[in-house]
Amino acid sequence: MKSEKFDFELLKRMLKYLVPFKKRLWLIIVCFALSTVVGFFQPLTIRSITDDGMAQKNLKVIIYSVLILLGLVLVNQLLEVLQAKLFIDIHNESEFLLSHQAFNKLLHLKTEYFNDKNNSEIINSLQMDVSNVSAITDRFMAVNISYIFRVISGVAGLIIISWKLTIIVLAMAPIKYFTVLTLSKRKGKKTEELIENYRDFSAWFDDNIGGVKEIKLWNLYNKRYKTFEKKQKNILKISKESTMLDTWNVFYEIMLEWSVTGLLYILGGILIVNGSLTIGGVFAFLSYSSYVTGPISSILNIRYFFSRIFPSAKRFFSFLDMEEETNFENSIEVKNESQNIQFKNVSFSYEENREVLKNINFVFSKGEKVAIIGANGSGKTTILDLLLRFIEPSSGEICIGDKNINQISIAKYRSLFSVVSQEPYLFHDTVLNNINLDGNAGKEKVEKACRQSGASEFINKLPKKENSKIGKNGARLSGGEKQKIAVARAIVKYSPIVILDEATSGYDVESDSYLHDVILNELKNKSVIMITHRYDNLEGMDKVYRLSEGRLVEMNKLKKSSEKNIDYI
Ligand SMILES: Nc1ncnc2c1ncn2[C@@H]1O[C@H](COP(=O)(O)OP(=O)(O)OP(=O)(O)O)[C@@H](O)[C@H]1O
Repeated sequence: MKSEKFDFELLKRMLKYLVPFKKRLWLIIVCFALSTVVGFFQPLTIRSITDDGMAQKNLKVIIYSVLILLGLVLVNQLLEVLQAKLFIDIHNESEFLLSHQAFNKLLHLKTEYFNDKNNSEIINSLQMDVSNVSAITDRFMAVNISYIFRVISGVAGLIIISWKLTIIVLAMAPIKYFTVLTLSKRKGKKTEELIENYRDFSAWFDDNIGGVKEIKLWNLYNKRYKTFEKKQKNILKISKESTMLDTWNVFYEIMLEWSVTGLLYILGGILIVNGSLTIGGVFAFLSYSSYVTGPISSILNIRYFFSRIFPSAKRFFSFLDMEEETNFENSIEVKNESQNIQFKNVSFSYEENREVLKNINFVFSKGEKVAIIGANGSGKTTILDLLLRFIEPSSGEICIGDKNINQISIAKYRSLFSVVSQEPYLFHDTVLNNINLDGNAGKEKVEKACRQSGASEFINKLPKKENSKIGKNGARLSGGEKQKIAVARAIVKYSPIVILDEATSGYDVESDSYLHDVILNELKNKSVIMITHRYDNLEGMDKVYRLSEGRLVEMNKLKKSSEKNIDYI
């Protein structure tokens, strides 16, 4: 948001969220209009009680007018209840709509979005933004809509009684406008600072939870506490400054309203003295003026209100505008028979001037078992991420059959792969639900996958067997056990292409060799790409590629060209 200018584009985009609630909003507006009409008669009834009842000592008029007044108040309050109910529903539904949109977006974003953000940072930012953007449908906005009607009826009432006094009441508007303008600019800046500091704090806090073992082992308590203190104090300082702006806004508002009221008393007194107005007239005027002064302040405060929510709205909408993984429309389905995958002159860099992969050419034929080896950081996982469409080549293309993989529906394309990544994620759920992720596999299939992955042995020793909860990301399991669950999960999916990215690095020697036999014999119809640092795992592979200096070279060819004693891994 440009702090100097009111961002109408942003406002327009926020207002679009009101479209689904059009009918109910009209109903609310009708309620406001009705309650304004009802409210219009209240001061006149009070005038009648004072001038025709009390001044004339006419009890009948007093009782009659009081009953009318109570009737008016009752109708007004019932209208209020109806409006409140409608507004609560609209507010809740719009908040749900925004959260749903945010969650859906999050799942479809490119994976690079998650590279430099941690979970708390994302959750806190989205929660804050959704709550701020949905404030457009909260009561403050409702009340302000009603105030527009009030001001109109109030000004009408004022003019009927005294147009001279009306000018004084209306003169407050420009003064209020300038104070709101000044304070809104400052509020906008403070809010931007605050949400940035909250984001930073959440990210830092999450990092501490993730690294709690390191903090204990390195005795980092004091160091971390000092940073905590610094960050928290900064947030509290900005928060205080921001709240103080609210307080000053109210201060100026009240001072202005009372100055106008004071002036009205003096001028009203003068008008009574020279006989131009009755006492009842002055009180009715004061009632009408409260219909005008307060609401004018509130309407002008809308600008202040938006300065608080615009920074969040801006962040939220730029999140919604982020590029998603793929366009699901106009996608071609992949044919089962054409599963030869070809890398054609594929290069890739994460950062400018640092090419990780250079002009990679390779064909991965259906049913082949291929191993990719190479030093740490040589780009093996990057090749798999390209293959799985988590990232896209900087140049060149990857084809399946004769189609560029980007042309194919991403869901259909990914259904071709069973993947065990280097660091598989396990959900905070039971063993069974982690293996049978989509719940589609039968009991027998799951049991077989557990046997093949080598997971059955430890699962049978768990207190509730496959129904045991495994903790956050499998915290209650050993590294090797986690990997066995991930391998079982991949086998259950039973896709035509199996990808194993250092899938067995935590396996003991016996389990590893058992799984290797399963891969070669039981998965013999499947295509397998294996990334490994273990020499033994290369046995039985149809091809072995080595990745070095960003280039992929087939090892068999190297051997043929009489390069002996190659240090494979
Ligand atoms: N998101 C990223 N942003 C920037 N650089 C990255 C990113 N991910 C990986 N890299 C860099 O790209 C290079 C290749 O990483 P990659 O994970 O593909 O290597 P690898 O061969 O799988 O390594 P390892 O054997 O250690 O698993 C490394 O130098 C790494 O630092």
